[in-house]
Amino acid sequence: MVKICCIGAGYVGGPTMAVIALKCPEIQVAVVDIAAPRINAWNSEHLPIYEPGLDEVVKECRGRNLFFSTDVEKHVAESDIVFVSVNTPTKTQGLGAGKAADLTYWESAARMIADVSKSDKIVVEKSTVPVKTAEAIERILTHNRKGINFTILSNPEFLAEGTAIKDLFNPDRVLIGGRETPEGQKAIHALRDVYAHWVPVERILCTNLWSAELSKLAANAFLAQRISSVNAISALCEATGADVTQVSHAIGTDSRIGPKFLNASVGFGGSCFQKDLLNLVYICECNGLPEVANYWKQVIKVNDYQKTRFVNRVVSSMFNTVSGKKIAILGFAFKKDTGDTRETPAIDVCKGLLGDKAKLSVFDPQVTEDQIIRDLSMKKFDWDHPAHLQPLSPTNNKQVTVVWDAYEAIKDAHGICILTEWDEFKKLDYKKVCYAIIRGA
Ligand SMILES: NC(=O)C1=CN([C@@H]2O[C@H](COP(=O)(O)OP(=O)(O)OC[C@H]3O[C@@H](n4cnc5c(N)ncnc54)[C@H](O)[C@@H]3O)[C@@H](O)[C@H]2O)C=CC1
Ligand SMILES: O=C(O)[C@H]1O[C@H](OP(=O)(O)OP(=O)(O)OC[C@H]2O[C@@H](n3ccc(=O)[nH]c3=O)[C@H](O)[C@@H]2O)[C@H](O)[C@@H](O)[C@@H]1O
Repeated sequence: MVKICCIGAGYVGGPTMAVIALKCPEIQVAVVDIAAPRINAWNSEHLPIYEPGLDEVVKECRGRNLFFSTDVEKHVAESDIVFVSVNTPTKTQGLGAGKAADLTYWESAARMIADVSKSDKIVVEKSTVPVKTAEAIERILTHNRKGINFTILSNPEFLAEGTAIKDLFNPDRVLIGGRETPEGQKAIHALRDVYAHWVPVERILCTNLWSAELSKLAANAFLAQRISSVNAISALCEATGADVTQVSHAIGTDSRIGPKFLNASVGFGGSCFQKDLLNLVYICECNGLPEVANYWKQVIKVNDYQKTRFVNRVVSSMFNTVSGKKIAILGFAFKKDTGDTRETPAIDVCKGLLGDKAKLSVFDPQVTEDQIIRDLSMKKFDWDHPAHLQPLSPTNNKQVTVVWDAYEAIKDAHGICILTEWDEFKKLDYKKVCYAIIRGA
């Protein structure tokens, strides 16, 4: 029986391995993590992440051929294929701070694999990493080897949160990069055989290691660039009387442009777009390509501009001050159908309004009060580390109340900001709400 182990039981490791276990009943899959509360949650009725369809998949396989454990070393030692899906946050200190990827967690995972292994292994980069990371990882693995062969593959993940299970069941493509050597090709085939249980072979793309690593950063950069492009156009629409929804529909019907990812927004959020763009910028700079770096940097600048512009519009439309005014914040997650708040634009918008002394009443159907308060007090990039390394005891903010109902948030508010496109916000009785606001004003 083939044994797979995945280091990192997060948003990627958990759902990805659950789907592999579901589709490959003859493979044993262990998902391991240093964070005991996270593993306990994976083994409980309340999974640590909210993702439509995930509960059903986990319930079907858990205890059969899917296991969640903190016994990292045991499962790594026993496995044939080791996926590494740990955090790769933006560095906050030292060389490349604020841009480069911090590979501390990846490096410690690689050293541990080298230490505990007693048999040959395929080591798979699942985390998003800078191009050429495999070279460094190979050096760590082979330096420690005791006659053991490690073959490294890059298999970046393209799922989006909120649709993770759908994306994993029916991916546009699976990308596998490996060395162009007989061992590299053999490892590619072994991993391709796993995905071929449910993914048509023509959708499994095989490349060299560096192409696979770079394709992941490039794909996220292209997606983020589309959002910044439409958001830049939204500013021009507001200045001219054009309607950005009509403009994006009109341009999206051109089959060369396509309709997806053209929704104007408060800005993109989520754990990866900004991090991966910064990483790409840094790699360009390190390779002596400042013009290319500046091009991609602009995508982040427009995103920051959009968030600031949103706050400024709210404040200027309320007689240039929101001091002491109650603003309802509907939605805090970075997108609908997830409880994830990493780099959510809601944090910047709330901080901007709080800076102008607004009183905020926040409601999100999937985000807890504790998470919202933590997010509003956390420093940039602190969130992207294992839970036990994040700052504790957030200071409570008297200007912020978190409520469990949209109407409660809106009650007596001077204004409403819808920051996440949850379907339930479309069904609110806005006539009733606006009437109450006008009467209260
Ligand atoms: N969140 C997403 O939608 C996507 C994320 N990615 C990439 O996948 C990687 C993981 O992302 P997420 O799953 O969102 O992160 P996450 O923070 O949800 O999960 C990472 C897990 O790794 C664990 N961990 C860290 N170091 C460890 C070690 N040495 N041994 C055992 N466990 C360790 C942490 O405790 C944490 O539970 C990142 O590189 C990210 O860029 C790629 C595609 C999609
Ligand atoms: O590497 C990653 O982490 C993942 O990043 C994104 O997935 P995700 O961040 O989960 O969600 P998206 O649907 O891409 O949305 C990202 C942000 O862009 C915003 N967005 C998206 C689409 C759009 O038209 N407009 C827009 O503002 C969303 O509201 C959200 O804040 C990519 O879509 C995935 O392919 C990738 O695997």
